[in-house]
This record gives sequence, structure tokens and C-alpha cells, in this order.
Amino acid sequence: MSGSCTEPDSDDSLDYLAARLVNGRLTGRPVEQAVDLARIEKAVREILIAVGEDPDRDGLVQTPARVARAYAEIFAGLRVDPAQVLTTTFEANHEELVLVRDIDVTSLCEHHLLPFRGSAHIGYLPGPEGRITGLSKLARLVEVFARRPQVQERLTSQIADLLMAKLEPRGVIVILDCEHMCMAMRGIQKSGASTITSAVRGVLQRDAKTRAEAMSLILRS
Ligand SMILES: Nc1nc2c(ncn2[C@@H]2O[C@H](COP(=O)(O)OP(=O)(O)OP(=O)(O)O)[C@@H](O)[C@H]2O)c(=O)[nH]1
Ligand SMILES: [Zn+2]
Repeated sequence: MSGSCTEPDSDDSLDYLAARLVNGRLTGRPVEQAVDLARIEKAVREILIAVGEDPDRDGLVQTPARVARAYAEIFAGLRVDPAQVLTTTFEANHEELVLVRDIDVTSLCEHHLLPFRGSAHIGYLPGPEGRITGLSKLARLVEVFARRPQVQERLTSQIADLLMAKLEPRGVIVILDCEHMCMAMRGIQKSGASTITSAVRGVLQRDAKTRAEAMSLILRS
């Protein structure tokens, strides 16, 4: 038995993890909803027994604790207020499209608790005041919403809606392109199928030409 896991396991460490999603520093807001690591461990031990494994054999004895820590990390977004990500905005007198493409996304589908992963493309047209946010904040927003049990459609809309609410831009477009392990590893077993979801708000929803311009930049190779 190695028992050499070094991942954090105290409440303080989970607090730090949640804070990192927001500001990248080891400071931040307190954990609002602590993760019950012991309860996850107990449940994972039960699952191992239920599938016919011996949870006490050498390779598995640390597994419930490892899975508990992994889940705390994977679901850290549940302990973060996404609005915190967008507290810093800047004046830029820029009213044209701002687009960040190919943001890596990994989330867990809430139906099977299996991963789905791919890319997010996020664009917005700043409002009349021309206020913008840091580019990294768009990626942080994806992280906060992705680190929750999700369906791809809701993940896509949540990103778009929060940007609309906090930046008050003229429009937002969010496209996610992901592969779902629940379709590859089990069930229909079709690997390589990609699911594309979009959330389009404001002028980008109303104006086909503006939307087409944004789409052409998103799709440009
Ligand atoms: N719309 C949507 N469906 C999803 C997402 N992730 C997984 N699913 C689907 O959720 C559905 C759950 O369907 P159920 O019939 O309740 O579950 P199931 O018997 O495991 O379904 P199969 O995967 O078809 O075997 C499946 O069709 C999955 O492909 C997602 O992000 N969005
Ligand atoms: Zn699934």
C-alpha cells in the first residue's frame, strides 16, 4: 500500500481551492457548503462492494479517500459565487466584439456523473460604456460553472446569462463543443460524437449579420 496521496483534504484546503477558481490566489471567501468527505468515502466503499470488488485490497484501500478529494475538487464550483469572478471590470472605450476561443472545458454530466469535455468560445459586445473584463475571467467563469454536476445546455446558458447580468454588454455569444463520456464509455458507445450548444443574447440574438460575423470568427481555423 502506497498511501502517498498529497492532495489537500482539510476544510481549509477546500476553501483555498474554491477561492482559486475566483481570483487565482490562496485567499478568498469562506466555504459556504463544506464537502462531506467522510460521507463520500463511505459511499464509494459501498459502490466498490456493490460491483464485486474488495475495498480492502491493497490497490483500493485508499480509493474512497482519493475519490472524496477528487470530488471535492471536481465540484468546487458549487462553493463559489460565480458573480465574484466578474467583480473587476475596466473602461476601454471598445464597443466591438471581444472573443476568446478554445477555452478548455471539463465538466461532469449530472445524469451519469461521467465527464464531458471540449472547448468553449465566448464572445461579447461591450455596452455603450465600453466596459470590459479581464480575458482570464471568461475562462474562470467556465471553470466555476463546469465544476458542478451539469448538462451542457445549462452550462452554456449560465455563462451567457451571468455575462449579460454583470457586464451589461450589448450582446453575448457562448458556444460549447464537447464529447460526452456517457455516450462513449457506456450506453450507445459512440465515441467522437461532438455536441454543440449555443447561448446567444442581446443584439447578437436579434441581429443576424452581427451574429454571423461573430460565428465566422469562432469557426475560423
Ligand atoms: N441534453 C443533454 N443530455 C445529456 C447530457 N449529458 C448526458 N445526456 C443524456 O442524458 C440522457 C439520460 O437519459 P436516460 O434515458 O434517463 O438514461 P440512460 O438510460 O442512461 O440513457 P442512455 O445514455 O441512452 O443509455 C442520455 O440520453 C444522455 O445522452 C447533456 O449535457 N445534455
Ligand atoms: Zn451522461
